[in-house]
Parts: sequence; structure tokens; C-alpha cells
Amino acid sequence: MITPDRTRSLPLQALAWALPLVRERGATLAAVVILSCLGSAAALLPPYLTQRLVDDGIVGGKVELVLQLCAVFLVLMVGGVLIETLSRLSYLKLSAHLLFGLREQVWRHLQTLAPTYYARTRGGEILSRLDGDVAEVQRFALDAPMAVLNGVFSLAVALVLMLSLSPLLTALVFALVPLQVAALILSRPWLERSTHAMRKESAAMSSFFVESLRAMKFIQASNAARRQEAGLRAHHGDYFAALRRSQLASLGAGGLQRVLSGLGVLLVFAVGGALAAAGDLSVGVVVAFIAYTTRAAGPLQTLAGVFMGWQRAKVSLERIRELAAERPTVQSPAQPVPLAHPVRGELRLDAVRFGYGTEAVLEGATLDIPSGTKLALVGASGAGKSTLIDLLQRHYDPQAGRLLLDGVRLDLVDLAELRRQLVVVDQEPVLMPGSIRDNLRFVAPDADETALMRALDLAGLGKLAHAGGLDRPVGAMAATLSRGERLRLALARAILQDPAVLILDETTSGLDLPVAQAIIGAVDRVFAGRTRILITHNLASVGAVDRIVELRDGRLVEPDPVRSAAPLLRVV
Ligand SMILES: Nc1ncnc2c1ncn2[C@@H]1O[C@H](COP(=O)(O)OP(=O)(O)OP(=O)(O)O)[C@@H](O)[C@H]1O
Repeated sequence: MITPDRTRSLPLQALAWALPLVRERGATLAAVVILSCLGSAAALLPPYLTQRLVDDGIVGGKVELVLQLCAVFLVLMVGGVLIETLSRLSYLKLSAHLLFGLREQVWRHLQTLAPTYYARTRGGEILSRLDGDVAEVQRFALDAPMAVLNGVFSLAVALVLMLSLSPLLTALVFALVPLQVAALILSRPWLERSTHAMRKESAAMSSFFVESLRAMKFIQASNAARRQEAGLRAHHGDYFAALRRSQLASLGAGGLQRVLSGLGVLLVFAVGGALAAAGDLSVGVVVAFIAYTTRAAGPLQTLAGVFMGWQRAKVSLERIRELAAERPTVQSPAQPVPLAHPVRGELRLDAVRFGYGTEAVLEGATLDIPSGTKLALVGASGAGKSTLIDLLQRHYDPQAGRLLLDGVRLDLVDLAELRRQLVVVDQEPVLMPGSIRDNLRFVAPDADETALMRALDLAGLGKLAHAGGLDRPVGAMAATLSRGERLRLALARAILQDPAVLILDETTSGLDLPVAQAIIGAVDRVFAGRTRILITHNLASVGAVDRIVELRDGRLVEPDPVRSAAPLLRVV
């Protein structure tokens, strides 16, 4: 579970978050560490051997030694390639485990957040956190310790070998390190700001795509395609400007590092060359040093890269922390009170108060719904009918008062059990991509083919299912089904869920009266004797009901005969 821990510094948080996942792959981590140290050692030996090759072999005239050292070079070269391949494969395994594990944690958290979070957060913002930001943190959490380990090991080995060759030249090479560190520290705010701007632009562009793709039919019908293209171009412009700033910052900081390490090479050339010319140093030592100076620049640059990577990861971690700080509005109780089976479906609202902000949507809402009641719930648009349903399905808890199912307070019932017993079919039910079977199995993974066909038959989709079979794809956003078919498919899902309470939230509104009545007829047949709540603006479409209640001024009251279109009421 991701939780922001303000007591820890950001780098520690990034590592603490990743640690349990790394621990699960202890053996792979050990392999990566050992192989990368072996690889570094294999890369550092050749310059040392070069000195022997030049001074003892070539200058000393020992042909046999030259050949022996060439054979050692060959072994080191082939061994180095093998070690690097194995090391990269192990790294890939560890890296994927970490990335997927971190992303699964964020996803798990997202699945607990309330509809209010999704109502106010742009889809692209969430996507870019799930994708780019998680990857950035993962890269840092794994790359940084590896790079530090590798860099420090390589530098230590190089330092020992260089000191054994020439302490003076070693001091010259390392004299520039403080300058390199100072350059990094100075470039830090620049790097951080530019990374922030880039991630923000990238999230805005993802949001643009997510929102436009969903609204494509509306964009086409409103002749807004050109304006959308211009919108995309504007996003591209902003993104490119931010990308250029970020690249300039990285190139500037990286370039400065390269110039400083290049200066080190020049110093070795100048001082080492002068000493060798004067006969105070062998040519082999100068050649080996030039190789070491360029190689020592590698680990130094890797360490500088860790620093720059940290600037990026810090921004991402901050964005993930923002997401982690969103707390779920409801949680399943640790010790749930079991419902007596079979669940009767008796509902009770007792002086319920709820509002999204300071203003109450429901205030003192009280109602008893005996088991098996078919209740019509009416109320003006915005009165709070859907909000009431969200409270019943426990997307939120009331700020005062109680809601009970079979006499048990909803917040004491296991959340999964509650949502199994209380099913809502919306006006625009959500259908998942895939086939009709996939959609039915989404709510009832264990149902067999016979149960699926029976549910479709009862929901009035028998013909369609028999014609195209259960494998008929419903298409992205269920675009291949008519609205009536989508509703019937949602009803078939509800039939498979077999709840004690069924709620239809304006399900049949906008349909032709005969179609609406046919769907309600199917509901009445299948759910006869069970509690049903039908939210509607048109009482004629929901058939005979046991009771009508109006939601007015936050309370549940007897309906206003004028506003409820009295002639249409048919209460049994
Ligand atoms: N996520 C939200 N954040 C803030 N306010 C909200 C949110 N959802 C709904 N509201 C507000 O709460 C009030 C009740 O909304 P609700 O959707 O429950 O009404 P409704 O009776 O179902 O309306 P309709 O019949 O038009 O569907 C409205 O004023 C609405 O603007």
C-alpha cells in the first residue's frame, strides 16, 4: 500500500517504497551486483596491462610477454561481453519486477478512491502518474544504488591501480572532482524546474487524448475537428518548449561534466607527456593513465547521472505522493458483521445527512423500505437521488445518521458483500470491452454457459445471444449495441449477480414507452419479491409500484401530486 511518509526524506521514501519488492528478488539482485562488479573489474584491467605491454613487452623486447598479454586481453574482452549480457538480463528481470510491482501498488490505491476523485481529476493526469512517474521512480530506486555501487567500486579499483602507477598523475586527475560536484549542485534547480514543466505538459497532452477520444462522435457532429487539431498543435508546441528546456538543462549540466573530465585528460597529456619527454616517467605509464582518465570519467559521469536522475525522480515521487495522499472515502470493516442469509433486502435510512461540500444534498433523510418493496423514487433534477444510491452502495458514508441493510449498519457490513447484495443498473451502464460473455463473466466469473444464456433470455436478449452467440463483441465503449440492448445486457449482469436489492437509476428514461415497459416487465418477473428501487422522472415507464417517495429539500417525503404528474401514478 502506498502511503506518504512525511517523516522520511524523499530519496529514502523512493527506496523504502521499492525495498520490499527488491527483497522478493534477492537472488537476482545479488547476481546483478556481482556481475556488474566483475564487469567493472574486467574493464579496468586492460590499461594496467597496457603499461606492462608497452614498458616490459615492447620497450623491453619480450615478444613472448606481448603474446601472453594479448591472450589475456582476448579473454578479458570475451569475458566482458558475456558478463555484460548476463548482467543486463538479470537487471531487466529485476527492473521489470520493480516497475510492475510499484505500478500495481498505485493501481490498487486508485481502485479504492471515491467517484468524487475521478470527477475532479483529469484522466491524463492519472495516466501520466501511472506510466511516466512510476517508471521514473522505479528507474531511480534501482539505478541509483546500482550506479553508486558500480561507480564507487570502479573508482576505488581505478584509484588503487592509478596510485600504484603514479601518485602525482592520480592527484591531477582527481583534483577536478570538487569542481564537478559544484557544477552539479548549481545546475540542480534548473534541472528540477524543467522536469516539472515537462511532466505537466505530458499529462495535459494525455488528458487531451483521453477526453477527445471519448468525445469523438460529438466532436465530429459539432464540426469541431479542425479546432481539436489546432488544440493538439498547441499542446505539441507547449510540450516541445518544455522538452527543449529540459533537454537544454540536461545537456548543459552533462556538457559541463564532460568538459571538466576532458580537462583531466588534457592535464595528464600535458604533465605526463612533459615528464615522459624528460625521462622521469615511462611511456607505458602515460598511455595507461590516459586510458584510466577516460575510464574514470565513466563512473564519475554515472554518479552525476544519478544526481540528475534524482532530480527527475523527485518530481515524479512528489506527483505520486499527491496521489497517495488521496484517502479512500470508505473502507471495508476489519471485523465485519455478517448478514443473516438469505439476505432479506430490508433497507432503513435514519436522519441521513450528506453533502459534497459545506452544503447538504441530503438532510434528515429518513425512510423504511420493507423487504420485497418496489419503490419509485422521484425528485427534481439535482435533488440528490443518485447521491442517495451512492450512499446505499457505500461509495460515501453519511456525515450524520445511519443507513441499514437488514438491521445492520452499512459501514459494518463487508464492502464486497454489501455490493453483491445491492446492485445498481444505471441509465448508461458501463460495459467492458470484449464480448457479451466477457461482460457477463465480469460480474460472475464462475457462472457456466447455461446460467449466462438463462440470464440473457430473462433480460430479453435471448435472440441476440442465440444469433451471434455469446462471443459477439460489444465494441469499444459498447458502440455496437443499441441503448436498449446495452440496458438489457446490464440487466442480465444484475440477474447473474442475484442481489437482494436492485436499484434502477433512471435506467429506462429516454426509451420508447413499450421498450421501457418491456424491460421493467422483465425486472418485475425476475426480481418479484425482492426489494427494488426505481429512480425515475416518468412514473408511467416503471409500471405498478408499491410506494412512491419524493426526494425534496434533502428529505424523503410523500410526493407532491402536481410535480409528480399524478395522473400517471399507478400504485398497487
Ligand atoms: N462529485 C460531486 N461533487 C460535487 N457536487 C456533486 C457531485 N455529484 C453531484 N453533486 C451535486 O449534488 C447534487 C445532487 O446530485 P445528484 O446527481 O445526486 O442529483 P439527482 O437527483 O440524481 O439528479 P438527476 O435527476 O439530474 O440525475 C447536485 O446539486 C449536484 O450538482
